[in-house]
Amino acid sequence: MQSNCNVIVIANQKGGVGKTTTTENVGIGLAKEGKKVLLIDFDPQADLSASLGIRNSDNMDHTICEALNGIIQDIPINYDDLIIHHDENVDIIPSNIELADFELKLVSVMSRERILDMTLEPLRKKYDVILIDCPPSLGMLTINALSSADKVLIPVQAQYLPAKGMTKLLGTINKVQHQINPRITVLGVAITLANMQTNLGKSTVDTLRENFDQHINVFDTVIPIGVKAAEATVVGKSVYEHAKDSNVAKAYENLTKEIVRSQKTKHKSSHER
Ligand SMILES: Nc1ncnc2c1ncn2[C@@H]1O[C@H](COP(=O)(O)OP(=O)(O)OP(=O)(O)O)[C@@H](O)[C@H]1O
Repeated sequence: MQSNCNVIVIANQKGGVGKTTTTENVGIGLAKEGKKVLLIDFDPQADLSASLGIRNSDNMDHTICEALNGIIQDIPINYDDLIIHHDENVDIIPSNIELADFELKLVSVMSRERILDMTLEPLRKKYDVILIDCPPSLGMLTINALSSADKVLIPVQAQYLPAKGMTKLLGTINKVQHQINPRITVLGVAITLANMQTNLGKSTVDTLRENFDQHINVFDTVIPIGVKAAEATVVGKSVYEHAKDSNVAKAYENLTKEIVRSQKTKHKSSHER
């Protein structure tokens, strides 16, 4: 049976561009919009888990690794053990450092690109949206995430010269689409960590937009650089809970609304066809 769940993967092989912050705040933003949301930490650094207050994940047995192992060894998975409910109305499956070994292990596994997709199958029926935070690489973990995705959200830091990295990422997404997962499409680029107080910051955002716009959707909302975003990570809360009147909180709220609108428009136009 076809589910209505949207699996959105947050990917960019460049480090520190706001993937985790975007996963958390768009995820909690979507929950505020009434969606049932599951967040998956798919990075061995486990920053998403820590950002949501789960600091001890390296000592935890029930992480995404347990589920992946279940698929590989063909043993039943108890999803209730894995899912942790966060106060801000989202569920999360944490990760830990074991996931790094897992990437090596996958090399010799049957259907190795589709292990995460198979893991998510029963969860698609339970959630409206599943957001997956990827590691900063285009290795087997990111390929697994892309193979399970309906959409890819690409955070790009407001800096000159991200073009080379983007070409490689878009090339990988194309390959995954042709060879493994025909469903996948790019939801859009979210410009992050922008310094809109300076002329240089503003012109960088304009240049990025001009460079991307012909090929790819770039969201109107720009996520500004702001200390409240970094502080929220430290206290294990979203920016909405930590500093609801901050520019970063308003920007993530707007980005979430844009994402919801773009989904509604797509849905409508596919019904009108
Ligand atoms: N808008 C923002 N303003 C200020 N700091 C931010 C903002 N967004 C993220 N940060 C901080 O920048 C750092 C990197 O952000 P984040 O972890 O979200 O990036 P990432 O792309 O997931 O990193 P990695 O590639 O290492 O997984 C973190 O310390 C985070 O708190």
